[in-house]
Amino acid sequence: MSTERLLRIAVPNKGALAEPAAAMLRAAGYRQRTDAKDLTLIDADHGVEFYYLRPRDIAVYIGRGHLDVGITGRDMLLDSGAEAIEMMALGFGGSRFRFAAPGGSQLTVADVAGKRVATSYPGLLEAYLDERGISAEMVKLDGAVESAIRLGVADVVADVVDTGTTLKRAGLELFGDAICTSEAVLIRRADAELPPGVAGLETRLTSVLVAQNYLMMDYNVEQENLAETIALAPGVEGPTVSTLAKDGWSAVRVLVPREGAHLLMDRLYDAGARGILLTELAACRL
Ligand SMILES: Nc1ncnc2c1ncn2[C@@H]1O[C@H](COP(=O)(O)OP(=O)(O)OP(=O)(O)O)[C@@H](O)[C@H]1O
Ligand SMILES: O=P(O)(O)OC[C@H]1O[C@H](OP(=O)(O)OP(=O)(O)O)[C@H](O)[C@@H]1O
Ligand SMILES: [Mg+2]
Repeated sequence: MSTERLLRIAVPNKGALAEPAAAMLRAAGYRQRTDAKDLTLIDADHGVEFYYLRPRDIAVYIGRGHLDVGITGRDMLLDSGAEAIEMMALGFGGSRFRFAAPGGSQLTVADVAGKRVATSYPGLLEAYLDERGISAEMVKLDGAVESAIRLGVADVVADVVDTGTTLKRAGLELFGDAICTSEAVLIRRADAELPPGVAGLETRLTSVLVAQNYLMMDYNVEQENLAETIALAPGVEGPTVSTLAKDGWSAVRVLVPREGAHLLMDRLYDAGARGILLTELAACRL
């Protein structure tokens, strides 16, 4: 390891992002804590130190320059107002931040004016309402916001929605467009100079995303059909074409997007490809 200082990375300690964030870091080759009570963990081989913090607080630590980078939700980053920016989306912890009211209310966003709105994300909500010139009374709650209307503390809520199960259980219905479409993101301080180690982290995380979103495809094809099959599946940098031990045939290896891979197999077969194989990627560095 070099003598450069450790890169300080904030990771959610609890909640919806904690487990998938640790799993993604493990898939990227980093050590992760095995005891959920550990507050920090040093991975000296990779020159990084992990700090396990509440997802809501992570943007604050990053924005104030006490940690280098962190994983949190886009909605929490925007809500915090911290001087931190998104570096990359991480493909998990997807949710939408939405308005909801009792079933049958049929409200529009304009109807929120003058009402009591319960939320755990006052910064995000205020910015949205201000932009539209809507004035409402904010009722700030810590969680379980869906119960606020039944208990009489609010008229509408603005909250995180994933499957919609919690809203449905509370007898609420969505209205208006999504205030924010969120997922887990890697963030950094807006104007800070980051240690060189951060480039390695970005490369490793990108590689995990590629390994999740791409498959390796192998097929054999006769020379006269090669150009057509390559056009159908051009790969990232271009396919590897090798000679097959069969006269006039080539073996092709190419990365293909996971989405639509089976449809692509059908098209390649129609174009003359044979022995088409799809293989999961365990890891990669592009
Ligand atoms: N059910 C869910 N599915 C997907 N993402 C979610 C879900 N609930 C929350 N999130 C997202 O995860 C991030 C962190 O939310 P989380 O609920 O874990 O934090 P919290 O509300 O502060 O903590 P807790 O709920 O443990 O008190 C947010 O970006 C949020 O949008
Ligand atoms: O649409 P769903 O799939 O039902 O998920 C959305 C719910 O999940 C989160 O709750 P969480 O468990 O984090 O509790 P909290 O409200 O106390 O934060 C969020 O605040 C919603 O209540
Ligand atoms: Mg929550």
